[in-house]
Amino acid sequence: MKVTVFGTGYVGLVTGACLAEVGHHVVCVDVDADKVARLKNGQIPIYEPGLDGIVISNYEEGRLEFTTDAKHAVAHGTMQFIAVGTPPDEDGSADLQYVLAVASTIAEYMDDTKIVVTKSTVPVGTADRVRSAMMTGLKARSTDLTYHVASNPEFLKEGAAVADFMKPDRIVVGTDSKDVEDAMRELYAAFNRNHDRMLFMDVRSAELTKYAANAMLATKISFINEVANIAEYVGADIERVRQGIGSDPRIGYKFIYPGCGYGGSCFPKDVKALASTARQVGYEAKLLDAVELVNEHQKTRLFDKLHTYFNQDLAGKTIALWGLAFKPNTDDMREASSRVFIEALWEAGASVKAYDPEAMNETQRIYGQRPDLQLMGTKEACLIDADALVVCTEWKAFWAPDFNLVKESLKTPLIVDGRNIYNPHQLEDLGIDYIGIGRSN
Ligand SMILES: NC(=O)C1=CN([C@@H]2O[C@H](COP(=O)(O)OP(=O)(O)OC[C@H]3O[C@@H](n4cnc5c(N)ncnc54)[C@H](O)[C@@H]3O)[C@@H](O)[C@H]2O)C=CC1
Ligand SMILES: O=C(O)[C@H]1O[C@H](OP(=O)(O)OP(=O)(O)OC[C@H]2O[C@@H](n3ccc(=O)[nH]c3=O)[C@H](O)[C@@H]2O)[C@H](O)[C@@H](O)[C@@H]1O
Repeated sequence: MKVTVFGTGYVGLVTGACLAEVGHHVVCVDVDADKVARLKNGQIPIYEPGLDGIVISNYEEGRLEFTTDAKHAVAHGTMQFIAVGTPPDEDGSADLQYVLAVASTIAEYMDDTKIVVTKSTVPVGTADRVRSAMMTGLKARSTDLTYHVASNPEFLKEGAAVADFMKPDRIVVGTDSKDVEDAMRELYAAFNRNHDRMLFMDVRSAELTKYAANAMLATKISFINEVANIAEYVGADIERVRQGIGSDPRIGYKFIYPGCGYGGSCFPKDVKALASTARQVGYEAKLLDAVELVNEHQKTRLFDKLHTYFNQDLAGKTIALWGLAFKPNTDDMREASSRVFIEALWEAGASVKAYDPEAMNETQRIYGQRPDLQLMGTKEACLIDADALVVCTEWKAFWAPDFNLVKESLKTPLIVDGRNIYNPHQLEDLGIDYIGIGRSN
């Protein structure tokens, strides 16, 4: 099938490459000329396991094209996917300017029937706004071409985006048109082989499903973080509690890992956007507000623990920091807990020596050159002359360090473990002070 994808970010690029990989002909269009030029040169702007291979091979084989030419892109696809950003507005609601701009562009250039599909995460009612933006555009051209607007939210996770897209748990489609349903079945046939993963519903339910999924996952994380904080007061170990509750299949083990808060471009933004949607219709979403509040607080926990350990005085101290990305296997630093931690350290007069397997360039881009931030080539190099080690992201490379080397290198034998990846008793035996999240030691 002929597909156009607007936006070559995490979602657009993965969608385009995966659809091309199963044989569709995809044109990816972006307003960022630099990004498009890099993609044409085989340079993938984001770190995402497995993505470079399928982008390059499908580009070379002619099934995947990159362009800034919107007219050409609109002419290409029967299906027009919108996968542009929906960042938070000042009041937390989703900013739809990019989505609606794409709708107008499609209306400006289309000259046959189009199926317009929103893949971006958009509030309930957005399909109506896309429809009306297109109607306005077509009216201005005095044409009455037909078009459908459907919703097809994306559930991929960064760091596992290609695998998630290739093997989805479900493919949600919001539409009231049988033609669209048939077209979406054909498009996704290769991803829908073993059992039917396609869930068709009305557009509003599909739009809400996306927010409900992210809000539910964020709620699980804030819940376990809240219990972890209680565990610290009552002398329990959250890791035992986590296993104790996860073993109940009604609860399950997934997404109940305590830590230093959830980050990324989606949970923080989507929880706020859903609460904002609720407010707009006169409903106060108390639980969602609390989920966000607990998370904000959780992001300050690492600093508070370190501050307390050093008797409220971190001025002049140097902290070794392992992990900058908001989670492993990505270079994405959006809303990362590491940023809250680093900025609090600077505020307290401390400096940072940091290492991340993929997010060093992104850190440099965000903070530039400054004397209180040293980006080191290895995790070991961060430890030299540092007062303590803090782990913010649980990259596999951090799980089994040489603890004796850690102890010898640090001025104070202290590890603050923001993801509970170490065994407190092992470290205790080695003479290293250990502070985790919700641990009883
Ligand atoms: N990042 C993720 O893991 C996931 C994101 N989503 C949702 O998907 C949407 C996109 O997110 P990301 O891919 O992370 O965004 P992103 O910020 O990485 O990429 C968006 C791209 O759209 C481009 N763009 C903006 N206006 C455009 C226009 N008029 N025409 C063509 N391109 C245009 C930008 O230049 C940028 O390259 C958001 O709504 C997000 O909530 C959904 C599931 C997962
Ligand atoms: O809408 C989106 O963009 C995506 O948002 C999340 O994906 P993502 O943000 O890429 O990453 P997650 O693996 O969900 O992690 C989000 C944050 O939660 C934290 N987390 C996750 C799980 C857990 O048990 N504990 C925990 O603190 C992670 O460290 C990370 O900071 C969802 O998992 C995807 O299904 C969704 O498509």
